[in-house]
Amino acid sequence: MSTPPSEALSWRSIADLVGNRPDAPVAIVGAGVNERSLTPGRCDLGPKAFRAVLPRFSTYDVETGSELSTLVHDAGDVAVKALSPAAAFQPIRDAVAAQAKRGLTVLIGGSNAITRPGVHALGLERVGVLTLDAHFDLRDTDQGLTNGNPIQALLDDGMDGKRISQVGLAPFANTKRAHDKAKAAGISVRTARECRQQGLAAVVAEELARLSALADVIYVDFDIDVIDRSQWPASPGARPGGVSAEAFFDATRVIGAHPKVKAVDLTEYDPSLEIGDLGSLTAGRWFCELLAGFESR
Ligand SMILES: N=CN[C@@H](CCC(=O)O)C(=O)O
Repeated sequence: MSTPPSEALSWRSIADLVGNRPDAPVAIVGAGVNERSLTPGRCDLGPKAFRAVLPRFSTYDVETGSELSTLVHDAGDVAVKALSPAAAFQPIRDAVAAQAKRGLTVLIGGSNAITRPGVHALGLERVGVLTLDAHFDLRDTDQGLTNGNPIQALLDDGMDGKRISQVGLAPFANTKRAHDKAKAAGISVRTARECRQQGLAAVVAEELARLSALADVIYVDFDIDVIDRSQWPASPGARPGGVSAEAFFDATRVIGAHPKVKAVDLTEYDPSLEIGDLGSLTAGRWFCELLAGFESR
């Protein structure tokens, strides 16, 4: 019987699951779109910071007694440096579509502008979209694509608003015009207060059930500025009064477990706003929760 390796100075980490693994059921794709963000920043650094933190997570969940073993193919980064959201659309859509055989594709941004191409990769006619986001992202598109209008752009593309659920919307961080647009389009709107009172995981489960009845597959946009700014300083749009990191992790596990969730993204992570590794450790834990949910399918 072979002796297991010593854990004195290292451990089996989430990074050990990730690599060039063509047959893995899960893939990650980096897409550091950064141009034309309403608040200029460095979301382009997100994919690199995300990968760098993975060795700090063991594969063991002490709360459930489960050991993660799902292998993850790292498909690398899409070359979007200095590209506008409009120019980055096709390469990102194609990179996500190229992973169609996987059970789950994880797009690591990058600004929220990556959500539109990610959704298109699953097929606009058959997809449902769930956003965890403090913002509607329904800003007008007359000045071109930005990180503030991917949902408006999807409506412009012809997506049926009834197949969109938006969870975690923050007061005084959106306009009446955007709210009216959401209502007119038939989008299901759930505020941050509802999420705190009912539990984010419960709200997300309700919305997944709703979308599931309307769509063949589901795309989830984790705009991480939905988390309260005291726990998540690493997005320009994060505000006090958001959801807790703990609730975000619980909801992520529910999403990872849903059989119709085929692709997700992590957006608005700007490592240049990092305080004490809080951002990278939150993003890394998010990925652990996603894998834990996926393994329970
Ligand atoms: N997805 C983010 N939307 C925010 C913009 C955040 C920023 O760059 O300041 C919004 O529309 O307000």
